[in-house]
Amino acid sequence: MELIDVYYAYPGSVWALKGVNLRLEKGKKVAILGPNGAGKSTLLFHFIGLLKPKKGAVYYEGSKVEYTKAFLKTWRQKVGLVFQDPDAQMFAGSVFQEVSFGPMNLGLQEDEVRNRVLKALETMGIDELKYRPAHFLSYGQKKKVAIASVLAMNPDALVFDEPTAYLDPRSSAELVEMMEKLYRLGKQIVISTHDVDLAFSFADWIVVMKDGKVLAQGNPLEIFTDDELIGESGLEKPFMVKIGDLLKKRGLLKGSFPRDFKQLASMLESDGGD
Ligand SMILES: Nc1ncnc2c1ncn2[C@@H]1O[C@H](COP(=O)(O)OP(=O)(O)OP(=O)(O)O)[C@@H](O)[C@H]1O
Repeated sequence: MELIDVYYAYPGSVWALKGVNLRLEKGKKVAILGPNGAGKSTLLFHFIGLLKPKKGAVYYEGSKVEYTKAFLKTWRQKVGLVFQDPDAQMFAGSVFQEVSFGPMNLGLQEDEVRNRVLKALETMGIDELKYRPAHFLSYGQKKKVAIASVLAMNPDALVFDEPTAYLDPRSSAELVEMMEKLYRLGKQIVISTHDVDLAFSFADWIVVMKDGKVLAQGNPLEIFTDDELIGESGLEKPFMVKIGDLLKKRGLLKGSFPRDFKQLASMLESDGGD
């Protein structure tokens, strides 16, 4: 996926994207990071053609995106967006109906639809919810249903807008584990977030956005050890980088920064790592 000099303004509003140039490499877990209002959601909507650039162009697998019904239909099978608010993705009926909606619209045979739905529910660990009305589920359950709906389309890439927003710590950790699993299954994963801790522990490529522009991109360490960039972006350093800095200054930690608490504990146990 590639965006070349993309500008977008909502009707009657200011520019939300101001010349975004960005290429998303396959095989990387990408986090689009930026403060509120930076343009992250607007950018994500361009990844599946929900919004069309006012200027500039979007390319998918080398082809310039066309905003025709046929192109969008094929494109949206390959790239699935999980909205921040799962209700934005729900129609009506049972979880089963909900998840079958996309594959049914592709015109697949009933057996194939059923297989895809059951597989998606199983991957998300929500098989037992299949006959429940989707609207009465908890927020965390709805989130899983929304992801299952996207998975049932069998996409190559999944894009998550603020995946852990409003989830409790346990559900958050479960969702991150799920995204890791999907990545291991060969899916391209892109998330948008303002959570620097999530970006640092999860992503291996970070795109920093501010005020409708890409301020910088790079691997997590490059990004989060650049004090000037952190200051300019309005973001904070992740907790693990702060604590890593402190432990390094005291000579208690050598080598790389821990990505999460588990790594920190094992580095300290092995005498500060190497
Ligand atoms: N539907 C809309 N109509 C008008 N302006 C909008 C609309 N949606 C977003 N904007 C504006 O576009 C800009 C970018 O918003 P966007 O939601 O893309 O940012 P974001 O980085 O995803 O923010 P957040 O983290 O708060 O979700 C903001 O100035 C916002 O006010």
